[in-house]
Amino acid sequence: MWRSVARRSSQVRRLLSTSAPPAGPLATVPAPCIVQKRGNDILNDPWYNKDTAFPLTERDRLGLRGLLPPRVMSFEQQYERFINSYRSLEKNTRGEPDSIVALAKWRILNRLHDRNETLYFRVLIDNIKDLAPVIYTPTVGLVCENYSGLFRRPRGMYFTAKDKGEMMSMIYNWPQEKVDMIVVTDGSRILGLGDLGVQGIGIPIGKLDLYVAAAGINPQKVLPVIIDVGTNNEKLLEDNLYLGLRQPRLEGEEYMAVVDEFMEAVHARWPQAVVQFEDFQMKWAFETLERYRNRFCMFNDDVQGTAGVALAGLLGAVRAQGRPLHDFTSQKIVVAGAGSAGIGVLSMAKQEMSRMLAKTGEEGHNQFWVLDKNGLITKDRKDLDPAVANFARGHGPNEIPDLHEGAMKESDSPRPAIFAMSNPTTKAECTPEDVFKHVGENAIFASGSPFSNVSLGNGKTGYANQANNMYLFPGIGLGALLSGARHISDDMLQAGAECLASYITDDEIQKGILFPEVSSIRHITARVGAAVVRAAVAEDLAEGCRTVGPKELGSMSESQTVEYVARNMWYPIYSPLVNNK
Ligand SMILES: NC(=O)C1=CN([C@@H]2O[C@H](COP(=O)(O)OP(=O)(O)OC[C@H]3O[C@@H](n4cnc5c(N)ncnc54)[C@H](O)[C@@H]3O)[C@@H](O)[C@H]2O)C=CC1
Ligand SMILES: CC(=O)C(=O)O
Ligand SMILES: [Mg+2]
Repeated sequence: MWRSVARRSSQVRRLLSTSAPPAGPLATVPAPCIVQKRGNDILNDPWYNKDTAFPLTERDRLGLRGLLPPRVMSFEQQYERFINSYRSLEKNTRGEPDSIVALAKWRILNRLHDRNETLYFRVLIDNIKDLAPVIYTPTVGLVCENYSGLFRRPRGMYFTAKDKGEMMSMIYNWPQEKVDMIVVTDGSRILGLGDLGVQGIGIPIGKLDLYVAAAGINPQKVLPVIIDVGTNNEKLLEDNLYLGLRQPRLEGEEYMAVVDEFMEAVHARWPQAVVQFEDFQMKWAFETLERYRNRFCMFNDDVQGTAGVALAGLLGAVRAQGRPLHDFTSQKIVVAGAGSAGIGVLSMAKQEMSRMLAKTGEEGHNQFWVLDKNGLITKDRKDLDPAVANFARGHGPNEIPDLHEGAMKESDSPRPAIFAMSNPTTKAECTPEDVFKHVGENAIFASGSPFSNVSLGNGKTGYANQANNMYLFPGIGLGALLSGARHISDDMLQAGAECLASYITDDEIQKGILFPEVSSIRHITARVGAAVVRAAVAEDLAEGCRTVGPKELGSMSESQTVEYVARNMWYPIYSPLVNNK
């Protein structure tokens, strides 16, 4: 591909860098790109457009002469110009309500995304810590809530209940020949905001922006998808501006038939693509995962990505307590929320405990208490979802069906960990201030959306970690893609989570830091991706990717696998355009 980066190990470090200026011969002399378009068609294509940075020779070659102002700017000048306008916007909106500021920032970024993808993704990669909250949680929640009003131009694909029987041909309407990564939602549980119908497409768009920024997936090869089967959100159904199907959600077999058809259409056109299910309400999250996970290369981010991040955080909390990792098997875990995320976390924690206990031959106890909106889940409850029933408390030995007597009484944890993982910020269970005040300075805190650290006085800091599946899903998807895995196994997910857990040093852990800085997300993703590739190879699931076969993958050392993953990450640079029309 024209902007793909060549295979030189000296480049790898730079490719993972989030802030270094362009360097090295391959960055300055990129391979030319053959373009089938001319003139305005090029300026209107965000993939090829360089705005004022088209050199004069290219303007001649591509029929652009006279279509742009005469001054030729460098990429660096364009970059600086954009950053300056972004900073001015921040200055000019100071004091305005948070939602106004957040949407203004999202708009300016979205306009750049629509116009010039190279500049957009470079800005995003270099400033990921500042900009992730704008393109992802919390602002993406606000964008989804207001999507119909904010809509200016489509992005991604919209499959609906009315498209039954048509999807196999519709899929060919997507203009790109190759798609590597698809994020799909049915809009039924968008963050903690509930059913937002078609407006949920903002989530796949935000997740795929992170795939490009963190995993270096080529933006031409990503596809955000909404499957619109209606909505049960009365407010949206009554809203004249609402852009989705104005009908109640399909249920049962009718629903499943639509999703089946979509999956088959995707598989027919792009059999190697990885499909990430995102923000499906719980019943469909689990059902689709079970239905598709051995047939397609897919995973559910809310169930599996979230679980891996939470597990990495929980293992970090054990280290912070100064205990050996094996002590995880005796930790008590209380989960508030018996949904796809909460049950996903518990399932993975249980699996990890079983692995640890199997090594020593010890017997495990039920260490889990789970609550939903009606209180503690016990075996006395009627109509429990089977996934939840696995964690219901009974009356047998070690089964204390009481939260305070069982989980909380005489807790002697030197460092209790509180993870307020709900999104967006407005839905967080508590703030870091609450935790350090009420639980104590030794508490360990993590949240789904970003919070600022808390000053505890005496120069001490209470760390507000971000426990978000963004630390894992890009590496899971990238690792699955580059291994050519037939499907995504528990071992591949486990490997990704363990890799994330091992990223933090003992010094950081002691301070209460559980996750690396968001600014190092490309580094993290390369390593997580490599761990996932190696796990796929170990399980004999890897069929190889492009010219790299399973044998070659199997012969790579750990560091060679990281290098392999890193050099396959796309990095935004302008390439010379050569016309072929
Ligand atoms: N930090 C992260 O990476 C992730 C965060 N999340 C967030 O987690 C939250 C839950 O997601 P899902 O489990 O997929 O949702 P879900 O809709 O499947 O489940 C929500 C659960 O919370 C329970 N609940 C509601 N109010 C409650 C209350 N006051 N006390 C106790 N339980 C209560 C409900 O009964 C239900 O069991 C959402 O806000 C979502 O944005 C989800 C995935 C990843
Ligand atoms: C982070 C995420 O996936 C969620 O809140 O649903
Ligand atoms: Mg989600």
